[in-house]
Order: sequence, then C-alpha cells, then structure tokens
Amino acid sequence: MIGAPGTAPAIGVIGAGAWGTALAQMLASDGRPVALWAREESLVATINHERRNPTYLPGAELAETITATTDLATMATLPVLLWVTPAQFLGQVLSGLPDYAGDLVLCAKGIEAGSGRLMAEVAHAAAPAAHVAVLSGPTFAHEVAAGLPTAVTLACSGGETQWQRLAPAVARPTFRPYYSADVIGAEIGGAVKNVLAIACGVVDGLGLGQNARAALISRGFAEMQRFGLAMGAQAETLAGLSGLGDLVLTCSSASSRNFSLGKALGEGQSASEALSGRNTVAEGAYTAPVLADLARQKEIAMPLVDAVVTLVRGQAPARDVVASLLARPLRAERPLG
Ligand SMILES: NC(=O)c1ccc[n+]([C@@H]2O[C@H](COP(=O)([O-])OP(=O)(O)OC[C@H]3O[C@@H](n4cnc5c(N)ncnc54)[C@H](O)[C@@H]3O)[C@@H](O)[C@H]2O)c1
Ligand SMILES: O=P(O)(O)OC[C@H](O)CO
Repeated sequence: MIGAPGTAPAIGVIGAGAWGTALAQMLASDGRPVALWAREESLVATINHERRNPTYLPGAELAETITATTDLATMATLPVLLWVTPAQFLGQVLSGLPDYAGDLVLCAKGIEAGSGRLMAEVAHAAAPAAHVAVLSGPTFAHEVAAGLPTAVTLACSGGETQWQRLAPAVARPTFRPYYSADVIGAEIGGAVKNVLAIACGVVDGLGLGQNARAALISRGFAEMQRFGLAMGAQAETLAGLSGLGDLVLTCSSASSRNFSLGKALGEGQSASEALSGRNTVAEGAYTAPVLADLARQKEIAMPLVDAVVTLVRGQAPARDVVASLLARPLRAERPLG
C-alpha cells in the first residue's frame, strides 16, 4: 500500500530522476498525496526518511505527502501515471506493466535508438490498453521543484475527454498545462530541441557569441519544422510551448544538461570525456543519431542535427564542424524549402 490509510494517492510518477522528483514535488504542492517510483532501493529510503533526493535533485526539500516505492505493481493500481524514465528505458520499464489501462502521461523527451520510435509508439506497443498523453514544455526540474511558474503542452491521444480527466490532476497554481490533441508534435518538439541545445552549447563553449546562438536557434527551429511537418506534427504545436518555447529555454542556459554537454565539447573536451561520468541524462546525445537517420530516410535536410551527430561520435573537433556548417552553399531562408 502506498501512503497512510485514507490518504491513498490518485496519481503516481514513474522515475525519480530530476524531472520525476520535481513533478512529484509540484503535484504534492497543494498537499495531495503522490506516489513516486524509483529503481534504486537506497534512493527510496532517502526520499521517504530524509525528504530529499541528493542523487538527482539536490537542494530540494520534498513534501511529506510524497511516498517513494520500488514496487511497480502497486503503481499500476493508480488511475494516472506520469512516466519519467529516460527515453531509452521507457519500453523496458513499461513492459513491467503490460496491462496498465489508466492514463499514461509521457514526460521523457527523445526518440528510441534502434527502432526510431517516438515515445507514444513505444508506449502503445508495451501497454496497449493505456490512454497515452504527452506532457512537454519549458521545464527545468529545479525551477519546477522550487514552485516557480511555467506552462506546458499536454497533448492527449484521447482528445478533450482525456484532457477533462487529466487537466485537474496535473495543473497546479504555478504549473499550467495547455490542451493539444497533437501528440506527435509535442513529442517531436521535445526530442529535437535536446539535440539543438547541444549545438547551442558548442557555440557557447567556442565563444562564438550571442548572434551565432540566436541564428542557430532560428535555423534549428527550421529543421524542427521540416522534420515535424513531415512526421505529421501540426505547425502550431511546433511553434508552441513544447517546440519553440522549450527550444529557446534549453538553448539559452547551462542549466540544461544538453547545453552543458555541448559547451564541454566546444571547450575542447572529447566526446567520450564529456559523456562519461554523468549520472544525469543528456537525451540529445542518444536522440541525435536516430533523428539524423529518420531525417535521411525522409530526405529532410537537418545539417545542425548531422553536425551534432559528428560531435557526439567524436568524429571531428567542434571548430571544424562549425567551419563546415558556415561554408555550406548560400540559399533561401524558407524553413520548408
Ligand atoms: N531534468 C529536467 O529538467 C527535465 C525536464 C523535462 C523533461 N526531462 C526529461 O525527463 C526524462 C528523465 O530525465 P531526468 O532529468 O529525470 O533524469 P536524470 O538525469 O535526473 O536521472 C537519470 C534517471 O535515469 C534512470 N535510469 C538510469 N538507468 C536506468 C535504467 N537502466 N532503467 C531505467 N531508468 C534508468 C535513473 O534511475 C534516473 O531516474 C528525460 O527524457 C529528460 O529529457 C527532464
Ligand atoms: O537539462 P535538459 O537539457 O535535459 O533540459 C531539461 C528540460 O527538457 C527543459 O525543458
């Protein structure tokens, strides 16, 4: 049983990394009980007894109404689960709950390497009866945990009926979801912006200036639009919180793990040095190669994404990669041309 008798949670969070823990804290901010699943036994004990998560979200004092557990089967009894394991582990962990039939809100941002599947496709295959939604937007975990305001896209595969169920379960005074029915668009914005944030970090690490960063955000958004529209996303979703909003956030701050990975590459660290020794996930490094493959299959030009692949594979130094991007033939600005 999760929680004290009479205080059983109606909502659970799967994954107690920085984002899962911050979401649990946000959901508990009005005193409601929240169940939080972690893989690590020791982390469960620390959260329950010391009210903190020093491994993934240091500095936050966690609400008393959060109860951590390693028992996935108990989580399956809850009607709403926010799924926050990193993108590459969604299928593996969700396969532990194949019969889950509640609302499954996907919060990871990435594309599955190997299969090229977006998160909702992975979820449909692993738990076919679940009602999938995607929550994505400009959300640094430490800010959300501290109660600072933000807004997100909540894209519901079950349309407005599902939104009517989920909005009150997820919204809090400083956490404002906006409805969308465009699941693919919400997923693509979050996955692509992580890759572009690595590129922006490289620009920062090389000291190329703020003009270059703004130019990269704009040309990166053109790549996101080209890819997204070809995959069936709606333009308004890509221009919204989960697309452009999150792109601007993640490309502007070393608080982003993806940006800081790129910054390290720009400062001259090798890809293996920059990637090793992290216990936090920079999703863009795993999404970039599979995204580049998907784009190639669809004959969509994504030169910035290709450049990030070259960098995370350690195939060329950052300065050379930037030089070859700048030497590309001049062309019209049209994002979709
Ligand atoms: N941190 C943020 O600010 C933030 C905000 C929005 C979205 N996200 C997204 O949320 C997702 C999770 O990121 P995070 O920041 O919470 O993670 P994190 O980097 O803080 O922690 C890593 C997580 O991966 C888990 N993990 C490691 N190996 C695993 C395995 N084999 N199987 C299952 N889980 C494993 C760890 O238990 C931990 O929960 C990512 O897709 C990220 O893009 C993060
Ligand atoms: O730290 P990052 O780069 O994983 O970004 C975190 C969130 O996705 C920002 O919205």
